[in-house]
Amino acid sequence: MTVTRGLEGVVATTSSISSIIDDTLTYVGYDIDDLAENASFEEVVYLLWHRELPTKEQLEELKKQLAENAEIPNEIIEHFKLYPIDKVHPMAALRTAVSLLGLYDEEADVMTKEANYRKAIRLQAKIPTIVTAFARVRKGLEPVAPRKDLSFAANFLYMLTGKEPDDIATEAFNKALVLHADHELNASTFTARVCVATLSDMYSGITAAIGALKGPLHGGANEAVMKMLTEIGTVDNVEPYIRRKLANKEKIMGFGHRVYRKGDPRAKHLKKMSEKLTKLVGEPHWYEMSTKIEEIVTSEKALPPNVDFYSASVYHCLGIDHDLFTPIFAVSRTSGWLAHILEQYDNNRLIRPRAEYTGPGKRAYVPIDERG
Ligand SMILES: CC(=O)SCCNC(=O)CCNC(=O)[C@H](O)C(C)(C)COP(=O)(O)OP(=O)(O)OC[C@H]1O[C@@H](n2cnc3c(N)ncnc32)[C@H](O)[C@@H]1OP(=O)(O)O
Ligand SMILES: O=C([O-])CC(=O)C(=O)O
Repeated sequence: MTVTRGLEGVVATTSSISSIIDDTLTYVGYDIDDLAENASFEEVVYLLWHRELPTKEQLEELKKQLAENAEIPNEIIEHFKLYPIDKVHPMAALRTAVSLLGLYDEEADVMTKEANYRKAIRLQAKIPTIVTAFARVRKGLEPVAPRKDLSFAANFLYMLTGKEPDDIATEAFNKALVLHADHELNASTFTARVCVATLSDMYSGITAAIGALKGPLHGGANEAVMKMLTEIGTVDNVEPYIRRKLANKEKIMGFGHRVYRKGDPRAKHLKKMSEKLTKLVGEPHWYEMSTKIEEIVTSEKALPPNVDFYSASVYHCLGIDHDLFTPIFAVSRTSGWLAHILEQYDNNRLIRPRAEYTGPGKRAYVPIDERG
């Protein structure tokens, strides 16, 4: 048996959804740079689920379906009110709420292609409502009902704040959603596929994926980046802070990647947005600190920033609470998880690798009274 730690380089499935080849990311053949500059998140959802960009009619139909399914059962909001609210991380609340949502879907265990597509729509539509409702309930505010006339990006910001966002905020948020939508066989997507490959249901797959995304080595890194920037506080503090961390062999959040070696192609878009938004809100130090960190980490460790690094200051400038950064990642990545779940169901085989055993050799059972 050959053990590949962390499954590095192991090709575990075929997929026609997204690819990373020579540090270039494409969704169904479209370069991420093109999509980031031009596409709406709804177009990307359609692309990931149908492997083609939508016509105007197809896009309108998807938007209509998402808008019509955005409301969540009141039981979920009542459930939030039972939590020790100031101690619950929004990713834990989201994980629980998606599992709970499955209890209210009569088709949860109906496994036809049509039923699975309807559930995909419902999950994509309701997850933003769950995230924003929790964000408000924990502050003692009423949830804001979704609006049918707003884009997916604008509606999220509207449900979060109760105010219609301006074009700059909507455009930035839409771009962030596009950039986070899918990423080949990352840890949370793999988790979703492993889960549904047992022929478990879609709610279980998405709940499992949320659990995997939550960790700071994966989606949780964006919140950790903001924590680091806040701790550093000033541009002058960057150098001693980062050098100390590197000397102690601590990881710098938002840097490094399992697949990209030369750099994450998504990072430059977020960097540009971070520069623009930090200036616009009068807090340029977040961008200045970030570029200084990048300078040191890339020269000392040759580790380029990943998607999580500049997204932190972008979301901060949009006025979003720091512990909502990873749930926002989940809002977007749900589209990719669902595409992969549907693809897994279409050509399923149980995913079950082996482990090389390293424990003790064969031995006889010792009755409890005879154990020393
Ligand atoms: C959306 C996403 O999930 S993007 C990734 C988000 N995660 C982060 O930003 C957390 C910080 N980064 C990391 O922990 C890693 O780079 C990962 C988890 C992303 C990739 O991990 P792996 O491919 O397993 O690399 P691994 O952790 O083995 O690191 C290899 C070497 O680079 C170092 N290294 C990797 N990332 C970092 C980092 N961010 N800061 C400092 N050193 C690092 C490791 O310490 C290790 O050094 P060593 O060989 O001297 O022991
Ligand atoms: O692909 C990965 O390992 C992590 C990542 O960048 C993502 O999920 O977007």
